Amino acid sequence: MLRWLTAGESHGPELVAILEGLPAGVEVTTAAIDEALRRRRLGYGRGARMKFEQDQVTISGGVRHGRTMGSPVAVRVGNTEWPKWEKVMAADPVDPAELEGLARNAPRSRPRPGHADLAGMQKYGFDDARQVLDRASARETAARVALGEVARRFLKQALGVDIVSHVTAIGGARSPAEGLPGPGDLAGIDADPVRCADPDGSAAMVEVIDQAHKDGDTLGGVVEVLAFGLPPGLGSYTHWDRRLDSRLAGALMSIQAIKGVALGDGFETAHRPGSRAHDEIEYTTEDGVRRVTNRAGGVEGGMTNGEILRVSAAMKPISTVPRALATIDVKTGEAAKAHHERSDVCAVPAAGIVAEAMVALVLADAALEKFGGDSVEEVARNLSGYLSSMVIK
Ligand SMILES: Cc1cc2nc3c(=O)[nH]c(=O)nc-3n(C[C@H](O)[C@H](O)[C@H](O)COP(=O)(O)O)c2cc1C
Ligand SMILES: C=C(O[C@@H]1CC(C(=O)O)=C[C@@H](OP(=O)(O)O)[C@H]1O)C(=O)O
Repeated sequence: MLRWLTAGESHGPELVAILEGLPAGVEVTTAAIDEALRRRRLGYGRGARMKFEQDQVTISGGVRHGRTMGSPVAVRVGNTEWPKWEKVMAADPVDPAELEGLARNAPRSRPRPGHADLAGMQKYGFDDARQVLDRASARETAARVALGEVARRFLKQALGVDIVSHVTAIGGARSPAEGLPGPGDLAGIDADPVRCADPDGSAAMVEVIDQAHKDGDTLGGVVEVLAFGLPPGLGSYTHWDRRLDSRLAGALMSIQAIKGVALGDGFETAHRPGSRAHDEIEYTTEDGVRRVTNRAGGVEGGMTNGEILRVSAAMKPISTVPRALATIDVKTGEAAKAHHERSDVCAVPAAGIVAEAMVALVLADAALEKFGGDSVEEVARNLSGYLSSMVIK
């Protein structure tokens, strides 16, 4: 079983992440995690914070000379903006005189609709939304991406699996759906400003982001994650919490602002007759048993079926809307405009990178469940034994 945990606040000194249960021998370096975090900071429509804030990665456990040792992998992602927040977010008590007049420390009493502010204040009994938003913030996804990179490397080394993502919609702009992209089609995707595989779709997305920016508005959208090279049989139909589709959906839904998850054609399938909803089975001497289409997105009965895994996630628009939404001031109960300082107009491209990380963690867990092993070599050997002994293939 693979376990992962993160801790830390958006404006705290660092995020801390632990991944436990990974075999020995996974090749991972600080530079590799840096690169994964760089990809998460990209994307047209993100706010100023992404430009000036740097992630400072330290691998502080579980890795020696570039390889995991089987012990828990610990990663710290330091925040270069910490000196500006040191007093506001200090763990130890601060002399009130030092906080006097500090704008950053002003209590946030006008909760933003769509963010965790109000429900969090009600739940934990806070009168300052800072206590809520600093952990609810998607800054935390940097820690997930750091661990996701380790999981991705394990999957590549032990199983030969590749994970990619692309943006299929931002606001009303959509990428025309023309067949399933292969790994090669998405090779240069990070060079596109919105990580869209189609140039016309990308131009339309950039346009709607510019328009939203001008209008003082924000946008959401849809990302699709694909995993290539998965064997059949990860996950199981035997119990609800073993189903791979439910595990993927839970992991993706846990990303801040994700409101919908679909496997394959997802909701579209509900509107089709059975004759056009499923994937017929055929046999070819070249590929063996395979599906003629991949509407299911590579999962049937809660298990991978050997086709490309295809899962998408829908993100709601950023809730810190510049043309601020109506709320109340919790100090007085009177009508007010929600807090707004700075924020992203759209973070869908970044959400794609986070979604890749969550898919990598779920697949690594499912792969270890199926193939076990304390070293990468042992997992690869178990996979190869399974593949060669399969009766139907
Ligand atoms: C990568 C990423 C960046 C985000 N940036 C912002 C932002 O700048 N401002 C904001 O209000 N919300 C932002 N969000 C969304 C909030 O984190 C999210 O709306 C909030 O946590 C509540 O979401 P929930 O209802 O799904 O829990 C971002 C989300 C992600 C995934
Ligand atoms: C810092 C990150 O994202 C942040 C996520 C976020 C939110 O409310 O989720 C709000 C913004 O931060 P702030 O309110 O300080 O401007 C984003 O910049 C990050 O992704 O590294």
